[in-house]
Amino acid sequence: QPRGGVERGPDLIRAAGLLNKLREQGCTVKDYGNLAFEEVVDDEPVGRVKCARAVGSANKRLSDAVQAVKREGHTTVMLGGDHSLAIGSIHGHSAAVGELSVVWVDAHADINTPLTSSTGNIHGQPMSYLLHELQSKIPVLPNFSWIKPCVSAKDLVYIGLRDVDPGEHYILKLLGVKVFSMSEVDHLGVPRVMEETCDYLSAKVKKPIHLSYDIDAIDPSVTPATGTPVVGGLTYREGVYITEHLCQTGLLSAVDMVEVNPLRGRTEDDVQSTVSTAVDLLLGCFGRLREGNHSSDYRLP
Ligand SMILES: N/C(=N\O)NCCC[NH3+]
Ligand SMILES: [Mn+2]
Ligand SMILES: [Mn+2]
Repeated sequence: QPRGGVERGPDLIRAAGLLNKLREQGCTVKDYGNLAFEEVVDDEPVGRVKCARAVGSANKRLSDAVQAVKREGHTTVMLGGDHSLAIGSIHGHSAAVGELSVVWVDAHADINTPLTSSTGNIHGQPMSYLLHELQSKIPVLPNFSWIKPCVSAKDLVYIGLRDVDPGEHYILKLLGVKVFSMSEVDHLGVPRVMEETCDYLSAKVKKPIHLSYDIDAIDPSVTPATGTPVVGGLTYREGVYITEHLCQTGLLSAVDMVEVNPLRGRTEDDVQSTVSTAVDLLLGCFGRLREGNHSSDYRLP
């Protein structure tokens, strides 16, 4: 996406103490470090698609890295960076585990094809490259030939949508993708949304779940430091409830946390609120309970 600053997300989330907080709640944590992406010069738009060569190359490296970490038996956490990185994260996850379910928590659907996108920014398109059902709508792009579609529309659920382009809405209806927009969140409440999400995804075969969390799913009053904020988002509590519910399924196999951008915060408090919320969402994915936690070897003094 075009706004600088999102590349600082991983180090800000680390600096907020993610690793130690995960360890304190009993997780075994290995930090694989930041991926070094190759500089691409003259990355001219291909049609309307911007930065195709850089994004394609970066996601290939990310896909290989996620696949390797999954093969070591971990649940992967990918810190963005913008949501175009879900291409590599989901692709690498699927290369390691085969068929998977995707829970996409976001204000946006990020399912524009290169031909429906009005901006050409790939962070609004990642799902289109991954869905089997859309492959006839994807043109050839430099450094994208390695991508094999790996998600079926029936295995994808959206939560939090409130800013969907016409082309995306057409695709979602055409493919019958399960969507819990903010209207359904308001109508049903998040507990019922999560029950229906999990029942829907495990109706046939229980598959590993890939949670792709765009921080802008949360209301901008809580997480303002992001590139495309949209009013009317999830509360902090709703956002955390989603992660707690997915954690207790035991099926959570990979998590993305993307679009944290410190340069989009007007104040330091804006940035800290955004970053600490991202940390708390991730802690919820890995067993943090608001009732409290204690380690299995805890003994009263
Ligand atoms: N945050 C964004 N996607 O989740 N930005 C791109 C949206 C374009 N419709
Ligand atoms: Mn997104
Ligand atoms: Mn978004």
